[in-house]
Amino acid sequence: MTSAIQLNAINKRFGAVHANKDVSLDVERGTIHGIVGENGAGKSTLMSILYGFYEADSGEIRVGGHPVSIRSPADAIRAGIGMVHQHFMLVEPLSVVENVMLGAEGGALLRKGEAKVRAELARLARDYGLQIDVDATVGELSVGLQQRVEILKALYRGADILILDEPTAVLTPAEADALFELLRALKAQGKTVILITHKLREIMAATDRVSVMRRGEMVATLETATTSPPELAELMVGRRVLLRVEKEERKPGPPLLEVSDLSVVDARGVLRVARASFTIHAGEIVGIAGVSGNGQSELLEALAGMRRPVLGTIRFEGREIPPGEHNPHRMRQLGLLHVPEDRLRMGLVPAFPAFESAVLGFSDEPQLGRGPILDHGRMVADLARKMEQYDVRPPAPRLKTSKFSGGNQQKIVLAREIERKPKVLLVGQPTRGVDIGAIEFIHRRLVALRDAGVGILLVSVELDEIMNLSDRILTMCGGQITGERRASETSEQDLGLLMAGVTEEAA
Ligand SMILES: Nc1ncnc2c1ncn2[C@@H]1O[C@H](COP(=O)(O)OP(=O)(O)OP(=O)(O)O)[C@@H](O)[C@H]1O
Repeated sequence: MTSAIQLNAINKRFGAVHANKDVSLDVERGTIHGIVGENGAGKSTLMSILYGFYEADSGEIRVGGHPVSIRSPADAIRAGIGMVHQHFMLVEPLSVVENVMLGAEGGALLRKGEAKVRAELARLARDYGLQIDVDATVGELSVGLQQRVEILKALYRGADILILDEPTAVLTPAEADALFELLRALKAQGKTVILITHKLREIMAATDRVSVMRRGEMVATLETATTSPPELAELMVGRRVLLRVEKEERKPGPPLLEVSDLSVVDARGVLRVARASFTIHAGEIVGIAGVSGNGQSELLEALAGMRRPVLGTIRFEGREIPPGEHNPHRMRQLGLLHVPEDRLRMGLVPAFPAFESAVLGFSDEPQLGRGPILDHGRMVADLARKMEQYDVRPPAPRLKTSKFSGGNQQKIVLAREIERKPKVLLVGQPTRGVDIGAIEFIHRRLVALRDAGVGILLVSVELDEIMNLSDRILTMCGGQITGERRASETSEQDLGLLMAGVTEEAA
């Protein structure tokens, strides 16, 4: 086999954390190579070393068989390595062609090469079947197309090896399908792709080989065709993992949250939720299935008191919430807690130490100290307990929030909301970016809350998750609730039709 990339005995430490321990990896040219591992296993660190964001403490990188020194992304690009980031590095007001040129040519030469750049982009777009308007303004493109621009940018700079770190976390299922089609086209042209993902079905569907990391070490590299999701899960976590949630049928209790005719508009005045009516009872999980962007986020935010509805009523434990009480603080006091979908924008403050992020919204609670002075010792001890329970790594309450890996940040937000003993819990995308062992834990925790009588509203773009966890499922399309099903009596196809807006009458 011809190697595109060889990493030999890479080591990297961050203080006490040994993020990469003697890691070796061999990626064959012209293949799609998956990397999986628990949150904090060291995947992003390894890729950051390969792309020159971090320098390894020791170890060797070979590209095409030759040792190279990669000290910056510029070195990586020169060596033919491109990276597609989870948070895109594009300049939104500029066009596609301007974004591609930016940084690729010297400032003053920017205009000079435009015709050449256009011709080259047209060729790349043709070769890989990339349909993209090079004059479009990047900020106006969908997330899926912006990701395409990132890929185009890397190819334009001569990338033979593309690194994608959780590329589908931000995509709709249709956009994800289109991405995998593109990756296959790249492979057919001899490009090499390194794909980090937590979704084992993507590994099974798209990769040739898969490497597993656990606690900073590389524990296995397997041919995808000869492995299976349970085997990968066990290698990642070091024990068997239940890929399905076990839960018993339960009879729901009295209604807790009754929503009628709720309509919500966004900041631009566009109607995002149109006359939604439903009830959540004690001891049941109600899932909302829908392609993202169909009003689910706005619905959650309105119920959490973060958006004022323009129409409709919300009753909590039989009492109508008057407009004056419709705010996040009051809703939390009543026992309605919320795990927001976008943890970095709404759930945490990256620059705060974790123990401060872990009390956001609850800092007036008496156990955290008296009066305006918060008791740091108690906050730290409280978070240390939760970190142990939720297996947050590293279990360091004083570490800055931004220094935790994505999945571990998610666990901190979940622990904060779930452990406050809610009556009703609103959860958006609870397992986005979270590894398989943590998904099992979070699902069990949600089912345990249900069994203890909590009413749960679950919004997720993962249909498996909705079908696995929910007792009842509502579908949303274009801001409307288009159907309701018992989870035991529906299928993906059935839900797919309702999610696409095919209503009962039409079906
Ligand atoms: N800049 C940093 N400073 C301190 N610690 C860091 C830094 N970057 C990463 N770490 C630590 O290194 C370890 C590996 O993190 P890394 O982001 O590589 O994990 P990952 O496998 O990509 O996880 P996830 O799947 O959650 O994204 C973690 O314990 C993390 O907290």
